[in-house]
Amino acid sequence: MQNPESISYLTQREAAEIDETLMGPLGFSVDQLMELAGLSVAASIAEVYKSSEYSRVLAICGPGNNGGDGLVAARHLYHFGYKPVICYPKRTPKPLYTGLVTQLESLSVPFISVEDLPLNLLEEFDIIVDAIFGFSYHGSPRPPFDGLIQMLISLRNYDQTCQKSPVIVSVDIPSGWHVEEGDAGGEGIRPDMLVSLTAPKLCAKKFSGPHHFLGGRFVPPFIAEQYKLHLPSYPGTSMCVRIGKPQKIDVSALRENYISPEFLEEQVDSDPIDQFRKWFEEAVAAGSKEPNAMALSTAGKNGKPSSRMVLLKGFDENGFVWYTNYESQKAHELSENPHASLLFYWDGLNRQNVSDLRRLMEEQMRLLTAAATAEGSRSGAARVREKEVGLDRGITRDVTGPMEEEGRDLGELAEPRVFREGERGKRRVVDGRESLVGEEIARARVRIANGNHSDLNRDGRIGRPRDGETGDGERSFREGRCGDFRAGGASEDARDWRNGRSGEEGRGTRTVNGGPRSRMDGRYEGVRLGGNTGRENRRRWEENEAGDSMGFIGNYGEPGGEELSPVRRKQLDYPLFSGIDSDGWLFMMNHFFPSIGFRRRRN
Ligand SMILES: NC(=O)C1=CN([C@@H]2O[C@H](COP(=O)(O)OP(=O)(O)OC[C@H]3O[C@@H](n4cnc5c(N)ncnc54)[C@H](OP(=O)(O)O)[C@@H]3O)[C@@H](O)[C@H]2O)[C@@H](O)CC1
Ligand SMILES: [K+]
Repeated sequence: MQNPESISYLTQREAAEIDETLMGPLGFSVDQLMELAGLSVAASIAEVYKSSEYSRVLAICGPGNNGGDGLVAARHLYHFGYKPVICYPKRTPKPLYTGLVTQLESLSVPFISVEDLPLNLLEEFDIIVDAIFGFSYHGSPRPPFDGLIQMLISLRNYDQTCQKSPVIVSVDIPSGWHVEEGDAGGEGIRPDMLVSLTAPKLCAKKFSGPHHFLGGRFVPPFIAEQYKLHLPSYPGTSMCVRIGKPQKIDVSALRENYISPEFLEEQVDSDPIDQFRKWFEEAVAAGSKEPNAMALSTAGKNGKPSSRMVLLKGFDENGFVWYTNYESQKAHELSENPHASLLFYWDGLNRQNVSDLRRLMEEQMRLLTAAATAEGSRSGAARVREKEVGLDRGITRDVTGPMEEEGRDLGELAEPRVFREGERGKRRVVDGRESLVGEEIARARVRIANGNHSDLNRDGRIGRPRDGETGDGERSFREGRCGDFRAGGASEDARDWRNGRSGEEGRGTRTVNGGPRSRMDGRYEGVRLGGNTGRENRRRWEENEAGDSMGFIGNYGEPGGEELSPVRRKQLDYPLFSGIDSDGWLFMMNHFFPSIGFRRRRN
């Protein structure tokens, strides 16, 4: 996004000169530039008008290079998944153009004469690419282009009658507009998108449609310097860049039209796990990003739901497996209320899958803790969990001690299952679009996953922060419940954890000696406190003796407490937690996304 005021606009003469310089002394060929120009037109279109909704494209191509750009753009659009049709009434008999035509014909892209254009363009096309005239246009349009331009002009009348009309995308210049003066009489076409090529021409200043892009990413510094061009920089490897402000987004209007194959109740596998397996495999095959990412919803005894994105680590007929740690919010809530829900969202497939779960209680939790601390754990995952669980030896000894006495091999616990499905009957498989099965669950979940159902306004407030709060995570901190606090095994607080007194409302505040207060301030990504071992620990910590794994040290917290200085960031690349230490207080961020809640500063 760039301020249009600061961007250079070319006169007709400058545009022609640049063209000549590029193709003369700078060694470009017209084919090359046209290919890049057409590609950037197609890329701009694809950026704004998704092929799922705007697939039917009519490209109207004029007699010059602008028309050539249109032919190239149509070919790229075809490869992007659109269905182009070409109207190219005045063909240029040069090899470049005949080649472009042959390429399109080989893709079975239809060519249509002016006479055969459908009378009702509104119903036939979603996008019209105006590639009739570019910067060499002059005078007034001659047939048959006069009629074609009139046809485009008439489309805007339909706009006024609120009928859906195709969007018009103009290549370089809105055809019929004066290259410098623009639509002087105010009666020309009114494109929805303009893709300026190389640099915008003066007429583009008069463009008032919602989408102005720049394409033609080939301007060498020599040209930019000679013409004192101020052009927006292209992001990353993109072939196009937006000029000016993006359209104001009406969030409530954001909605995809789901077009999915029919999915009926009788098609659902009688075994929900088998159904899940099928869908999961399809999600993987479809290239879904992180198909094993799932929202895990739990609620503690206070009944307040909380959701986190977690990763599925396995599943079989016994249920679904994921990893958490002994003192996570999830673990606390599940210990208070065994009901949980999983939600997978597979975009692309228009599918989601929800499951109601009950966890297997204590035993699994204990195994996890034991496994994670077992000497000689065999898997890397277990080693990670060793950190997740922390080195709270006071707790783990309680578990591993008796197991060792029984002669059980702790190494066997390296791949513990944390929670398991308990009540198969409660799982439901639903289609993201229709939710024919398990309807009552689907309704609740679909709203959250798709965010576009009409009840959202009513129910979408679940989990949304109250006024003045920046996110779920932060609110939880305010309640002293979120975040994972670790106590040294010998500490008073560790005893509290063991005795089950932790996790109560407000408990966190006391436990971490003011840590949550820092987070309530919204100023820190994490807090690590010397805590229970007092001054000595703090001193060591400040001097980096006791590990330096934390990103920031917050306000020490207690009234009159001191502000500690930041320590080195060492382990922040760990996605799941910010720090860990062998003998002090630890705070870990719960997961990667929830951290949004408290990364943001609050004013
Ligand atoms: N770096 C660059 O510069 C790049 C430029 N590129 C592209 O090239 C475009 C400029 O192409 P261009 O010069 O071929 O001219 P363009 O506007 O397509 O049309 C000329 C034709 O229209 C005709 N015509 C004119 N007026 C008319 C009228 N009133 N009524 C009827 N016909 C009329 C004229 O006929 P004539 O009047 O000469 O008889 C001639 O046949 C530029 O806008 C961009 O899209 C990119 O491909 C690559 C990078
Ligand atoms: K044009």
